[in-house]
Amino acid sequence: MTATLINGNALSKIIRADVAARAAALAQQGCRPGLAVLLVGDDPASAVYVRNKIKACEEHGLHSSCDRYPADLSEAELLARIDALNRDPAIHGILVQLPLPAHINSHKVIEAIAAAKDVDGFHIANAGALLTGRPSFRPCTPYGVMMMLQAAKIPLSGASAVVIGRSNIVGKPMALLLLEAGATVTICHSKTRDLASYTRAADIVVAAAGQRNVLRADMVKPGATVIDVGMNRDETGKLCGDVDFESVKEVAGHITPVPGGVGPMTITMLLVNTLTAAEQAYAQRLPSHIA
Ligand SMILES: Nc1nc2c(c(=O)[nH]1)N[C@@H](CN(C=O)c1ccc(C(=O)N[C@@H](CCC(=O)O)C(=O)O)cc1)CN2
Ligand SMILES: [Mg+2]
Repeated sequence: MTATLINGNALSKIIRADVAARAAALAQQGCRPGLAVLLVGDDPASAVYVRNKIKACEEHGLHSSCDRYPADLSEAELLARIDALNRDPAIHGILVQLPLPAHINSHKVIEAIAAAKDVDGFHIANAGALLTGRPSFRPCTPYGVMMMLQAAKIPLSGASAVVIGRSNIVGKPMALLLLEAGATVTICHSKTRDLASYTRAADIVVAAAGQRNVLRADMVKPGATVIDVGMNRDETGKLCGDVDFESVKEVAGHITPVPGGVGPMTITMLLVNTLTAAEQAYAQRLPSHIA
């Protein structure tokens, strides 16, 4: 292996220690940060992620609540619950686990969350703030990737970056964050012709396509930084990313593993966003500062 591993578990530990200290300081002033998580349906992977989010809150001094609903919950019932949480002073962050069942309009649900409590950073107000370079809650996965690049001291200003994937929760915000940091950014996706011609020229490749082996060794510039956001299963059921790790690690300069790379950072940045929401509410003495 020639590439240096960027370890999301190790970096998470450092950031989470800071979260715990900030949460304790805020709690001492009478404001315990609170996160509400809403899970609809019985997708096993979503259940694991939600459980890990609640556990992370418990371990770092954040209050949390979790509502689990059957897959046939109506959109109106979900919206009513969000409305109640928007007005709940003990709750600073609200998160609806995605994906939602097909009969629920996820855009409508996300827009129903108060932007000040949208710790996923998916609300159109937060997405628009990111687009226009104003402070906002940054979506947790791309925010986590930025922290990993910073921790590994990867130069971003003037770098050529390729993001593979154009989803609202990873690809698009990832591209905007890299652009904000001064990179020259190309977004590639399932309709891109000759993907390798883009990735071979890139200093940084972020793979978020949801497809195994989308990036192979012959598609990577020697020494490039490769970030794997993918979460797939191989033919034996083992968790793997979008990157052919075994071959790419021999060419790249830095690489993230799956598991133990970007995944844990997603939950870490959720804690950071929730704490920030609580600190902002407390600073503005909104009714929601009362724990
Ligand atoms: N409301 C949201 N829904 C979804 C988000 C999100 O940020 N907000 N992101 C993904 C899923 N996700 C968090 O919700 C998530 C995915 C993966 C991990 C993680 O820690 N992965 C581990 C492996 C876990 C395993 O063994 O299965 C790793 O990579 O090491 C955390 C969070 C979609 N939905
Ligand atoms: Mg895509």
